[in-house]
Amino acid sequence: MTMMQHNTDHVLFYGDSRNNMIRSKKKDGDDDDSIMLVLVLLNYHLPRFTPILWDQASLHVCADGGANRLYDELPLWFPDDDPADVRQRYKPDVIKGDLDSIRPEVKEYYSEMGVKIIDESHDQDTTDLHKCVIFIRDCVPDLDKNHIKLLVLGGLGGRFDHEAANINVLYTFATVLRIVLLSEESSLTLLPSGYLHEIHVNRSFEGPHCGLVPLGAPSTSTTTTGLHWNLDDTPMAFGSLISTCNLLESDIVTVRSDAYLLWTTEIRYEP
Ligand SMILES: Nc1ncnc2c1ncn2[C@@H]1O[C@H](COP(=O)(O)OP(=O)(O)OP(=O)(O)O)[C@@H](O)[C@H]1O
Ligand SMILES: Cc1ncc(C[n+]2csc(CCO)c2C)c(N)n1
Repeated sequence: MTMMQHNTDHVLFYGDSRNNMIRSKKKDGDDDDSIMLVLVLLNYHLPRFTPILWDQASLHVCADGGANRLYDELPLWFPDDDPADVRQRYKPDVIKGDLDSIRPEVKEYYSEMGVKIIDESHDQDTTDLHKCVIFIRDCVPDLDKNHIKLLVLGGLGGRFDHEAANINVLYTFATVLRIVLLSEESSLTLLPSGYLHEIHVNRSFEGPHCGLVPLGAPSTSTTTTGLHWNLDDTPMAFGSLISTCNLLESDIVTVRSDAYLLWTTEIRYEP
């Protein structure tokens, strides 16, 4: 099997000396500006760092009821500002889904602001997140897809069937788009097999805890560097070993496996 270097440098980091902002980490030699962040907001708790990521993202998409979260929660974080001003500052580009959860007044509000609203109520077989990812995939030229990082806010915690569906989206698009599910406590992404993954972490923001969990099938061989408990051609499977409660020991973690692996890091956000 050919081992390719795959861009999994999706991880957030902050504490950048220039601006102390959460930023997306570039790969050495990459042009930082060439990474385009896309945010998808779900209908679950938005992390407190949402406004920071918002300012760095080029495209902001609400999955159906995610628009209610934006409408309701953002003004609460800026109590000195007029809610209308906050909603103008944090105006989504697109709202997409089956639109059974967005409240009528929220839909009307954003519609009057000129937000594109896409009704896919005819499709009851895919989730609102899936619908949003299809929209993003289809509006980005193939050549640019490697430079996109899709951050899903509110993607972890909450109802387990939603979490499972979100992980299924990671799986479905694993080789097409880099997607990271985020909550205030964790990040989660999927590392497809057949690549040497070089993951840049920022330990001022991520860790110390992290984990690697096979998804879809057991791994007969996984090898890592940069962790406290590294794997060395080690099998992993539910029912025997999976790597949870591991610890980051380096700013760069490498992973090579014959199976798809979920990669998760703890997130520590101190406003
Ligand atoms: N309680 C929850 N916990 C975790 N994620 C959620 C929860 N509710 C919604 N989401 C996420 O936000 C997205 C949009 O939410 P929305 O409420 O519009 O979905 P929905 O399809 O109407 O959900 P439901 O299954 O409740 O009818 C969902 O597709 C899911 O990814
Ligand atoms: C086998 C099967 N299980 C569940 C659903 C229901 N479902 C899955 S995604 C979705 C849309 C949610 O916005 C709904 C209703 C289905 N269609 N097929």
